[in-house]
Amino acid sequence: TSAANSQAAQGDTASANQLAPKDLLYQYSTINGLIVGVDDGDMTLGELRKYGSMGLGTINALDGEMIEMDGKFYQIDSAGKLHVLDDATKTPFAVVTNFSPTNTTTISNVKNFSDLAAKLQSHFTKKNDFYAVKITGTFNYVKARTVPKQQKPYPPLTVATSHQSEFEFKNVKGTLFGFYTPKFASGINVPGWHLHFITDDKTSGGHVLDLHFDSANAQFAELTQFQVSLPQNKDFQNVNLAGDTSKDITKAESNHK
Ligand SMILES: C[C@H](O)[C@](C)(O)C(=O)O
Ligand SMILES: [Zn+2]
Repeated sequence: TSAANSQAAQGDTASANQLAPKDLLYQYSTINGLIVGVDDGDMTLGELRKYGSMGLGTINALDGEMIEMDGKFYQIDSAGKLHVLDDATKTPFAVVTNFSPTNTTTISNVKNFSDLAAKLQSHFTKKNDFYAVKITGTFNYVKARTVPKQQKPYPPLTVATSHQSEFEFKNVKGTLFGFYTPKFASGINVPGWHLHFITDDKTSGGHVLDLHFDSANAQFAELTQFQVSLPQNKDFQNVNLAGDTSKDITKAESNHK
């Protein structure tokens, strides 16, 4: 009947425009997968966009850093060069959200990464939610890494990152975007803060290792829904992901010098 058809049409329209909930953290695979060297995934960036407009991660073969800004995906390669990624590109690990910030503040006099983490945390009312943050401004100093493309058999992430390129940006205009993961989810995702960086002129960026800045604008979104899409390929399904990887995650994800 025409009523049923129009109902179905409305349904289709709704599903076509259906955006993932704005309080959802969606990730493909787990950080433990990368830690043990599961560096190929089946999720395309075109598919990933359905779950979020902002995010971070890497692309297959751990070929550099990935950041998503307003639905566009970028790679920063091991030479520190930024490229636009096409929708057919696949990722072995990515974390995205339909970023709709609920509060905005100014963060000032940040001395280093852990100082930033403490200052961001002071705005959280809840200890066991996930958060997304977007920090924009001119940063006195940002130190960022980019991982080099790996060859099979893929090594553990700690080995791959031991060959990472590191870049130091001074008085740079850009955006930091990333997530806070509560410790109880360590191993599924990176516990604490995980931030990627992109310069405003879209020429470079990377995974943030350290930084300091006088003042920047921070927008937060509290994420109360958490969805993990588990790769169905044999690489992921055949490895042992049960080990305690907390030391390896710290080694692979944070600044050393
Ligand atoms: C390699 C890249 O920086 C990634 C996946 O975001 C991470 O391991 O931190
Ligand atoms: Zn990263």
